[in-house]
Amino acid sequence: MELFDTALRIDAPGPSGVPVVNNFKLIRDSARFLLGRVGRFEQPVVPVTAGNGSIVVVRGREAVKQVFTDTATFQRAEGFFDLPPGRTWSGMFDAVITANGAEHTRRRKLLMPAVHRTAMTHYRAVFADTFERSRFAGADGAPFDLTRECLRISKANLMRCLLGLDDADGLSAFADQIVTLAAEASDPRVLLFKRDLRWSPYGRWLRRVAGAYDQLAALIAQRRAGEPRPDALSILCHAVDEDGDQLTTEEIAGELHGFFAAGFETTAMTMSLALITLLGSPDPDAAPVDPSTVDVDAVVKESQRLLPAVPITLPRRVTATVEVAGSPPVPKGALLFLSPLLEHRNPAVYPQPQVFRPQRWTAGEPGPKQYEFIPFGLGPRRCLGAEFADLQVRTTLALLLERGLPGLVGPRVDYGMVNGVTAGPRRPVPVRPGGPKWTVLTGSVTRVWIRDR
Ligand code: HEM
Repeated sequence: MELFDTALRIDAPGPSGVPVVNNFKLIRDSARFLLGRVGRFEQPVVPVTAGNGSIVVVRGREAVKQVFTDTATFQRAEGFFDLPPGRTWSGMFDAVITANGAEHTRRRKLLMPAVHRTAMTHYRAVFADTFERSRFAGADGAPFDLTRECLRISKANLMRCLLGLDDADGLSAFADQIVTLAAEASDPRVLLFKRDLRWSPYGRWLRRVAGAYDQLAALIAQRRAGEPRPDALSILCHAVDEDGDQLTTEEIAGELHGFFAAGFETTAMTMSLALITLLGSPDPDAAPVDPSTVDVDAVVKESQRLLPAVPITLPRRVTATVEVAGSPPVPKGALLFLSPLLEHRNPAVYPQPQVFRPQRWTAGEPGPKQYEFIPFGLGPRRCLGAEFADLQVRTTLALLLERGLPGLVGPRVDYGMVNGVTAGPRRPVPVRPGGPKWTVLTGSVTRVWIRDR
């Protein structure tokens, strides 16, 4: 199945250019393309190239609501990560995140216990302990990269909460292997010559997929044989729904792989961007944040609004020609995206949208309506790890405020895509415990963010 079909038409204005070139620009550098090219068009459906129906971006509350709720017409796009059939590891890319229809509903139901409120008590204790082991808690005074530390924290929390393995066990390489499989799949050397040979990049990638599966399958066997434990893996191994349905070993391995791919960098970047918004501002006249008055929830929401870690959701395939919130017909087969980045900058919902103002989220302000704040998507496909990520970011930030915030050493912050779907700082952001309390930032972040004066 081809990714997009440039023969499709839609009678709607959009950016000028060659469809295939614009499409690749959107996929490779979504944040920049959305803000620079798509953002000026305000109708409900904006083709990525005027008149061309191969890729469209949906805008505005009504359109966003229609797409998020009508999962029959707007389905998760298929065919990105096809593995050869008939192997134990063939389902490593099959998960709730890629499934549609009844299979999607079934998987969500069986996965729910792993992210249920009752599981969060254990996760919260792990998040606090991981913070204690981080460089944010140990004050040796040496500078370190804020984003890299957030990545380490997020990885350790996934290993500990999802797999029940301790980062200190030296299993970090295993986590790296799991999280890089999806990124490697879109490497042109892997994509363009799909022959399973001993020396080919595709063949080598398949062996890494198989190796990761074998390790996960061994862990699953251990958890099935053991007493129930509080980690997500154990919860899934012992979960049975009211009809006696259970996830198989192959399915659990695919889901865990999906959780790592969906939850690792997204959470780390959200944490990192929330911290950066506390520590500095591109606006030299802004007032520094007073740590004693910080409302963690409001700061996290405001940084997710302004600098979302997922600027564009995963693509949907349009399964029948359809009008979206009164748009001209969107052709069957189109690839469709929603954009938290653009929705979060709608001036009718967020006055002065470029201004970082946590007070928007506190009592007395009207705030957004449903479908106007969508960092995790909404509806039947809302992020399954949203509560896990929210709790992790808030626990870590609250502890950091208690201990004392570090200071930014280098002022440059570039917000942009760090992989196919996640945005964050694109270069190291050095910080130091007890460093400067306030920094005026430079870099591309100055184009997307102003602090309230
Ligand atoms: C702050 C961190 C995170 C952000 C910003 C985020 C954002 C998102 C977004 C935008 C979607 C797509 C919604 C759509 O296309 O309709 C999504 C889906 C998903 N996320 Fe997250 N996510 C985060 C963390 C996590 C974590 C920690 C996990 C797992 C432990 C996770 C698991 C998933 C899954 C399984 C889906 C697919 C849900 C479905 O299709 O039914 N995410 N996430």
